Amino acid sequence: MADIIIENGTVLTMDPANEHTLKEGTVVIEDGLIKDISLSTNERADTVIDASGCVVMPGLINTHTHAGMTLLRGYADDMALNQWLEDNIWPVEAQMSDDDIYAGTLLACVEMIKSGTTSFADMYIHVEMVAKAVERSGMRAALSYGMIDFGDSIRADRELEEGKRFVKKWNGSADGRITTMYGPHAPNTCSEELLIRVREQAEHDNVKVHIHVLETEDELNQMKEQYGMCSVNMLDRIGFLDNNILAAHCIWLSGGDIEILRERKVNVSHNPVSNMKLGSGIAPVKELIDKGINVSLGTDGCASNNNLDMFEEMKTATLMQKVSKLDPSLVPADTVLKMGTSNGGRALGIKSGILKKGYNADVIIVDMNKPHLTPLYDPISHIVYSARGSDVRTTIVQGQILMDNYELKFLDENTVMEDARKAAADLIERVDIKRE
Ligand SMILES: CSC[C@H]1O[C@@H](n2cnc3c(O)ncnc32)[C@H](O)[C@@H]1O
Ligand SMILES: [Zn+2]
Repeated sequence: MADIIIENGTVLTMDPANEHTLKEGTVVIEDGLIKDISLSTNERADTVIDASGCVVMPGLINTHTHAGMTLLRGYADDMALNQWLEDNIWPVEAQMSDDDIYAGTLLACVEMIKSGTTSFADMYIHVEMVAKAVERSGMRAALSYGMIDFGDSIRADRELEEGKRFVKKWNGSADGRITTMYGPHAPNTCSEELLIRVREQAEHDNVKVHIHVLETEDELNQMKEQYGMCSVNMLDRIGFLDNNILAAHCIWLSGGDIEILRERKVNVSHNPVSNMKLGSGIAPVKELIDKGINVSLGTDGCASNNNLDMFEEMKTATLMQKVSKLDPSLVPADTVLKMGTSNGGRALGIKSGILKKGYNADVIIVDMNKPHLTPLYDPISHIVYSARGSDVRTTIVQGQILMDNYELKFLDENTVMEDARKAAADLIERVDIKRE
């Protein structure tokens, strides 16, 4: 007896080895995994979901965010990264408590489950509370403690210790839903020494590394001044780059940098909405993809986006490339859908993002019976260009139904929102008192 059968839906497998689109397909789920994908099944299951008029597809994978930043949604807008971080975000983060991070992360999980994201890669502070919130939510996540030393060796020791402690305690926890990474913030906020130690430690612990790379022209200039070379060259010189690196942003790349990322098989997380909002620039996504580099998608935090809707991210990713080169053929819908699903699974080293036998049962059902999704010629076109997160009807992670017919099963949405509102109000009051 299987656990769940989803039948009568249009199944987008995202499996390169299997047909991408199955009309009226059946997905069989057992023990948290996909047991079978076919046109029909003789199996019986405890739960049978009729997905008529819906698209059944892998859950979306957000490969770069800072979930706890939901508490700072709309707190500081319309400025560039440095001013935004240094004058606004970091002073508030310095006042954040464990409870704030828990409330903010739980709110992020609610938002993600409701908009069809089943896995995310996070880098943040008070990371133990991030893990506790993820554990409770039922989501899958690759979590890292965000380390910054600004060249201070005592701070570097402390940061690395915290990162190590977290990896040791949480890697593989929550029935394998939580994996961990090391999270050195960026090449211009972490010393070369810390980066070298992080790389060694990550290899020792067999975990991946999540880092911001060349997000702004300021970073490029700062690195050239400090090291006489850009971030990618510096990271390559210290032997930092390989297939276990998840590099967020990668906007200010030269042709030579792209070649290095290709050679080292680095994974790039593209964050188009945040990049546009902070006015950081346009990543050379078409060039990266043409070189065969694995490019996935992230929202970044809620203070630079200002939501966690991966449908919006997919649409923006393709539109941004088209307009930047005045070429509507660039990064077509099926490419961007891979970026939001299978490429994300590859970047995080998890068997998610593809509906295939033996893969994690991380599945979403998108309701196509909506005016803005009518008529329906091509489901992939609609998922990328017309659908929104709010069209997701059902979200399943590791074979567990987290949202059924638009209703959350394990979290009370109103309580989570109320707790987040209270936490945000108290936080900003503390920040204001400190500033006076
Ligand atoms: C030390 S934990 C992570 C750290 O990153 C900050 N952050 C959020 N968004 C961005 C971004 O786009 N570029 C660089 N840093 C960012 C976040 O506020 C935390 O302090
Ligand atoms: Zn970020």
